[in-house]
Amino acid sequence: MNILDKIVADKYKEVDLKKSLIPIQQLESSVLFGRETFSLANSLRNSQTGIIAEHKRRSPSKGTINQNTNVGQVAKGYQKAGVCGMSVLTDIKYFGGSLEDLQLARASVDMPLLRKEFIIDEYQILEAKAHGADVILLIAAVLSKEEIKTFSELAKSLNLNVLLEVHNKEELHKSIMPSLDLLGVNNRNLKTFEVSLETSKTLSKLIPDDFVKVSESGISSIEAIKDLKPYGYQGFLIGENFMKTDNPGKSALEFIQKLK
Ligand SMILES: O=P(O)(O)OC[C@@H](O)[C@@H](O)c1c[nH]c2ccccc12
Repeated sequence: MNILDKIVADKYKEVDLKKSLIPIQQLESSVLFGRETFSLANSLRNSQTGIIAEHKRRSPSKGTINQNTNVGQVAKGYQKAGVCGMSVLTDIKYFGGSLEDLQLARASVDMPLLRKEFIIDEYQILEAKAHGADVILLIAAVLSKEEIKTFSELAKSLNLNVLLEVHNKEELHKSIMPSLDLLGVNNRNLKTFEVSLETSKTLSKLIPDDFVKVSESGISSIEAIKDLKPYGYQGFLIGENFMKTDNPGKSALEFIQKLK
């Protein structure tokens, strides 16, 4: 079994347990559930830099990245740096994140927040809204076309943006549908962890212009962004490059200043 299959198998169990502990009505009655959301797609369309900065403590491919983070402070630092939005990992087992991280980020900043999660059930979309998310991630590699449709339509009905992530042509072809806002190309193969920015370049011409294009993973230099922009990318998702430093917000600020 590859790592992605393992993560997803664990996720099904986790969601089953959560459903039995916290009923949907409870999520829907949370204070945050009724809040007005921010649009990441709009924020990226209006930006010169397009940086989405991530909070990530560890990952299956890199091990520990940063154990001493205060997610509220990181969020404030990212906002001050001028990022377009923040991605918050909420998977506990493989990435050391939580829904509490998302909620703490929400309490600290007014900018679009993405729930970075392996979503395999509608329940997780309600959870995302109830904990302050503005955007959900859907990973084409682990979902059927029907699931992508149902999940994205539910998200839209809750005023959440949808970022659909692909890694190859087949995933892209099965996913293109009007209920998506942003199309992300993951430069990292989640099954083998291989990273190549070429993935973004090759797939860019197959993505229709009505979606905001986001290049994800393995971006660690200004040159990489300058290289990807001509391919139509308006968003750049950066995690490790900021998180591996003592002050992710400061790293993001310096990065964005150089980019301008
Ligand atoms: O740390 P990086 O290489 O800058 O990557 C960030 C982000 O793209 C990556 O964390 C990611 C992209 N898609 C995912 C899906 C699940 C978990 C994590 C991810």
